[in-house]
Amino acid sequence: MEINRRLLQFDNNMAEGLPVRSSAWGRKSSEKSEENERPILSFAEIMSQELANSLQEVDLNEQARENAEIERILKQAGIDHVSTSETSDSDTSRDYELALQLSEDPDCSVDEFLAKQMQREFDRELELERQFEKSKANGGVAKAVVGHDPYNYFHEEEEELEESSDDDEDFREMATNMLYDYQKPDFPACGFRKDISGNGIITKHDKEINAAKNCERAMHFPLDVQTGDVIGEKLNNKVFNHLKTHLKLENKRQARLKDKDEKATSEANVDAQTRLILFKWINAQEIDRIDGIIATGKESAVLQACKGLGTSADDHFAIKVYKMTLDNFKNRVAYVKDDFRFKNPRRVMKVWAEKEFLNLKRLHRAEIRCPRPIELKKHVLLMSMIGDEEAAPRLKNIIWREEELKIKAYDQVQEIMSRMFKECKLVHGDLSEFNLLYYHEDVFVIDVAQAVDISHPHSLVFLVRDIENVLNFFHKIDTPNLPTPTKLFNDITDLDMVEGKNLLVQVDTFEVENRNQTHKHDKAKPADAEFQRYEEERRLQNSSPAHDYN
Ligand SMILES: Nc1ncnc2c1ncn2[C@@H]1O[C@H](COP(=O)(O)OP(=O)(O)OP(=O)(O)O)[C@@H](O)[C@H]1O
Repeated sequence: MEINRRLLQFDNNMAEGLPVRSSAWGRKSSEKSEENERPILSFAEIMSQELANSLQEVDLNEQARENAEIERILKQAGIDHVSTSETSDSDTSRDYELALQLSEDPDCSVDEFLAKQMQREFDRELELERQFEKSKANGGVAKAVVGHDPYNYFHEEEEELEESSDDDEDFREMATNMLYDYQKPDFPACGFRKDISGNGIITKHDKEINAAKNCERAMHFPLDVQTGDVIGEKLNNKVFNHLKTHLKLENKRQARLKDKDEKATSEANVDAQTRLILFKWINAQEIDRIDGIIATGKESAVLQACKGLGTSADDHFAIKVYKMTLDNFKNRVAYVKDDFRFKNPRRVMKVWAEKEFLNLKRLHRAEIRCPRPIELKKHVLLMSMIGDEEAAPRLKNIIWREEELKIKAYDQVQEIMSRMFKECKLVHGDLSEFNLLYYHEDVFVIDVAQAVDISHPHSLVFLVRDIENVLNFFHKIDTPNLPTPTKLFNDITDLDMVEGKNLLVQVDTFEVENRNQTHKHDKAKPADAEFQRYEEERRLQNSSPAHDYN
C-alpha cells in the first residue's frame, strides 16, 4: 500500500513538472544532505530495495523463531541459556542440533553439549574473577572485555603477571614512596612558622619536627633495610645517624662480597677475570681453543690449550691459572716473608705468577729443559706444554723398566739442579718427582714460582731439601750409583761440606757464619736485595715499570 501511494505521488509530481522529492521514503526536503538531494532514478531500483528489505525481515523472523525454540527446549531440559554472542554461526547450529537431541534424550546423555555448557560457565566465571582482580590492581578501574576471546585474555594476563613479578621490587618501592610522600609534615620552606599555641615561632631545627622527619627519611631507606613501619613515630638524630652509618657500612660490605665472588676462583679456576684474559689471547691468536684441564694443584689449575690443528708439539700450550685466595700460601711463608713483594697480600697472586714467569725465562735462556714462557697477564701464565696430545707424566708416575733410563733421568735431574744454581743463580725450593716431567726420555723441570735467588738467606737450606727429595726418589726406584747428599751438594755449590756429618746442620751454620761476603749485605736486608734483583730482572726483560698499571 505504502509503495503504491508513494509511486502515485512520484508520477503526479513528474506530470505537474514539480521537483521530484529527494527521497522516495518520504523524508523531509528540508534535510539538505547530499544523499537526500540525490533523486531515485528508477522504479526497478525501488522495487529491488523493497524486496531486499522484505527478505531480510523474513530471515530475522526465522532466526527469532529458532532462538525461541532453543530457549524453550533448554528450559524444558532445565538449562539456562548462556548468551551466544561470542559463538560463531556453526557453533549455534551445532548447539541447536545438540539441544534437539537433548530434548529427545531426557537422561541428559548428550555429553558434548553439557561439557560445552559447563566449560562456558567456567570460562565466564574465571574471566569475571580476573577482571575483578585486575580492576583492583588498576585502582578500581575495570576494563571491559566484551567480545574478547577469553583464551587471548588469559594469555595476556599471564604475560603481564610475569613482567610485573620482574618489576615487583621497583613497584613496591614506588608505592612505599608514594605513601610516605603523602605523609610529609607540612613545614614551610622559609624554615620557621608560628607556634599554634601562639608562643613565638618554631624553626626547622625543632627537636620534635626533626624526630618526625627522621622517621620519614628512615622510611625512604632501601627496602632491604628492615626499619619496620615507623610512620608517626619519632627518631632522634643520634639513632637516625647510627642507622645511616650502618646502612653505608652494609652497602660497602655487600660491594666487597660481590667483588670477592667475582674474583673467587672456582674449582676449575676460570672466574670472570680469567675468562676475559683467555678470550683476549684467543682474539690475539696466541691460542685457538682451550682443550681442558691438565691438573689442579694446591695453588693453581693448569689448562691445556691448542693452536691450529695441534699436529705438532709446538701447537700445544699449558695455561697456569693461579688461585685467587691466599689460604694455600700459608705453607709458603719461608719463601715470601722476606720478600718485599709480599708485603701487599693483594698482589701476592700476581707477583707469584710473575715470579714463575721470570724464573722460567732465566731457565729458558740457559737452555735448561723447562716449559717455554710465552705470556703473562695478571695471575694467568701461558707457556709451552711438555707433551703433545697429552701432557707429559710426572717422574712419580713413570714405570721404570730399564736401569739405563733411570740413570739417565737421574743425571738429567742433577744437571738441572747444578745449572740452575750455577748459571741461573736459582734454587728450585720444591724440587721432587712431582715437579719433574718425563717426555721422550728427557726430564723437564716445572713449577718454579717458589724458586729463590741464591742471595736468599735460606737458599742453601732449600737446596739441601731439594737434594734429599731427589735422592730419596731415585733410591726408591733402585737407581744404581747415586751420590751421597753431601757429595751432590758440594758438586752443585762448589762448597766443601764434610761427609759423615749432618749436612743440614753444616749448611745452617755456614749460612750464619761463613756465607759469601758479597751476600752479607743481602742477608742483613733481604727485602732490599730481592727488590734490587727483581728490578734487574725486569730491566733485562725490557719491561716497562708502567706495565703493572696497564
Ligand atoms: N708446561 C706444562 N706442560 C705439561 N704439564 C704441565 C705443565 N705445567 C704444569 N703441568 C701439569 O700440571 C700439574 C700442576 O702444575 P704445577 O705443579 O705447576 O701446579 P701447582 O699448583 O704448583 O701444583 P702443586 O700442587 O704440585 O704445587 C703438574 O703436575 C703437571 O702435571
